[in-house]
Amino acid sequence: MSKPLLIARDLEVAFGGVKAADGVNLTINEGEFVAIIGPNGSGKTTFLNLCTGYVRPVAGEVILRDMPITSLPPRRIARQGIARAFQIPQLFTDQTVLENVMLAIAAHRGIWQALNPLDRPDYRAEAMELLDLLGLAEQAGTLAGTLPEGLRKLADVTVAMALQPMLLLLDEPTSGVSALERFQLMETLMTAMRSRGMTALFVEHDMEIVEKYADRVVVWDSGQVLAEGAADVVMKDPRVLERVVGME
Ligand SMILES: Nc1ncnc2c1ncn2[C@@H]1O[C@H](COP(=O)(O)OP(=O)(O)OP(=O)(O)O)[C@@H](O)[C@H]1O
Repeated sequence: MSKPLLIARDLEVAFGGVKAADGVNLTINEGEFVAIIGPNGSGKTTFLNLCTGYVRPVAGEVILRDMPITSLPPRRIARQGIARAFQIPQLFTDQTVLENVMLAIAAHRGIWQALNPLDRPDYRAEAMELLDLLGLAEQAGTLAGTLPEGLRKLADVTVAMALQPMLLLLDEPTSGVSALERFQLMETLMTAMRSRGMTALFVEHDMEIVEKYADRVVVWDSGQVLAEGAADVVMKDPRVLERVVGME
């Protein structure tokens, strides 16, 4: 059995009278691809925000590989090994895809050398290797702002992967992408993440995608984990069927 990578314990947070996390307990194991599903407003994004330091819980804790990260600022949490794509636009739209990845590599290294990071052949080689992995080598010279949605998402993931995270959080990886491209996008993402030994947690509304790609599904409802387990088991749970009706 693989080791726990992220442990959330008894997390609580409220906005006004709404409990967006109401005693959340969840463990993500190393190497897992875990999907979070649930109705709109059930607290899925809040959980990602709690894991990345953008929201502070009033109770409970988040532990990343034995290290409590609950009170750390987002930047420190990112350095500890959690990266996130999509919810927060990460791409500099007026720079090329390659430049975006090279800048992420430089940011991760945290050392501002005399040489401009965009002139560094080692960063360039590392960035091109990642772009190759995500099938974006041909777009290396394209301005990030001009990419179509599916490729923009892949570029966003490439930037997140340049930070060499242990855990990658993806907020609706296939939203805004055509039905035809969704599976292709997921195949590319999964292959790339696996080859780098990453663990991933993704919020997703498309149940076909969830069933095909998630090792485990966690169902959120009213700020709580309603059910978790293998997709085919969870999707037969009457409470889940009731709550999932009406989801996209
Ligand atoms: N920063 C905030 N300020 C006020 N209320 C918030 C804030 N963030 C979330 N909420 C509220 O907390 C609840 C949970 O929101 P959250 O965005 O986490 O749900 P979600 O499951 O991600 O929804 P969706 O599927 O629509 O993205 C909602 O009632 C939302 O309005």
